[in-house]
Amino acid sequence: MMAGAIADADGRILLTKRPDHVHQGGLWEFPGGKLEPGESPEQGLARELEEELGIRIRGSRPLIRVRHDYGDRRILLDVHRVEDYAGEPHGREGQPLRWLAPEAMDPADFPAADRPIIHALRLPSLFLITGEDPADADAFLACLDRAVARGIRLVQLRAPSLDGDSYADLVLRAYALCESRGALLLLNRDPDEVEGLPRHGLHLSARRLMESHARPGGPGEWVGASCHDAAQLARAADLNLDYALLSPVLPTLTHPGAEPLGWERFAELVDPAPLPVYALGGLGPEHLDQAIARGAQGIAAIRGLWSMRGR
Ligand SMILES: Nc1nc2c([nH]c(=O)n2[C@H]2C[C@H](O)[C@@H](COP(=O)(O)OP(=O)(O)OP(=O)(O)O)O2)c(=O)[nH]1
Repeated sequence: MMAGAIADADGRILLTKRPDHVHQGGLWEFPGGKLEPGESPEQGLARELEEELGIRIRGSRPLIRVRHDYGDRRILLDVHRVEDYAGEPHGREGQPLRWLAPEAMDPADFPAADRPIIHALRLPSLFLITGEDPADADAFLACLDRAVARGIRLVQLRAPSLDGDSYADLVLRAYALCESRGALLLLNRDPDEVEGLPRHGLHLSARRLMESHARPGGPGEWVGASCHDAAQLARAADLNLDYALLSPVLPTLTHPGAEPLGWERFAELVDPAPLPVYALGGLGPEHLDQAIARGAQGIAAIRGLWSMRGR
């Protein structure tokens, strides 16, 4: 089943309403339909969007593939993001349309399978994990400021050597910086260690993930986890986390002993995972297209995004 997340220039996404009498009827959805025999995903999506909305798409890129079991039927939705198309979308089958920013989407208005799609739309494609230990907080924050000014919107604060007040001070300053620039700051420590500290969410280590039996964090917080294999990805999905990192894809300097997954294995592991997955390990922005083609939400990096100098 193909579906299109059709975006306008402001990043709002086109939604259509399912008729009341069909499966998941009365809910909003991402328009699309079934592939016909012999069609490529791109061809099938183009045909469906022409038939349903009267638009001709000129390009699309994979966003996320979601498998879902409704009990009475199982579906596989292959969702592509569409930004380049000709024509003004209109409901050729009489279906109501609306444009909505991903942040304004309420998952309760959509079929249950769509929850990870909404997360994939809200999350950016680049995920910065901060580098260099922040002993020199000013230099560290200047580097973070440059990254956010370059357009980074998702940041995991890594500061293993700090504790007590120096960690809390760094969090306060990094949060104020991210907040002022519209970026999300995630803290990668145990929830009880960061109680009371400002943040947009939590990032769990693989160990903490496997020890958790419920999703940590408060309402409205982003929660993701580091994963290295299928069991950890499955746990991240069971806990209803918002995203996962999967690593190491390529050899890395930070984990020289770890056996890299390679892109083929990465794609195999991501395929059944019902949540957005970032590729991590030896990657930089130059790997973004390759990661997306292998089913990733995008790439996460320390070195590849932190130490970029200039501008
Ligand atoms: N197009 C689309 N389908 C979705 C979304 N979320 C979701 O669960 N679905 C499910 C609902 C349906 O079971 C299936 C798509 O159904 P469809 O309308 O294209 O096909 P259909 O129900 O007419 O299928 P059928 O009666 O011909 O068997 O995928 C979504 O966001 N977009």
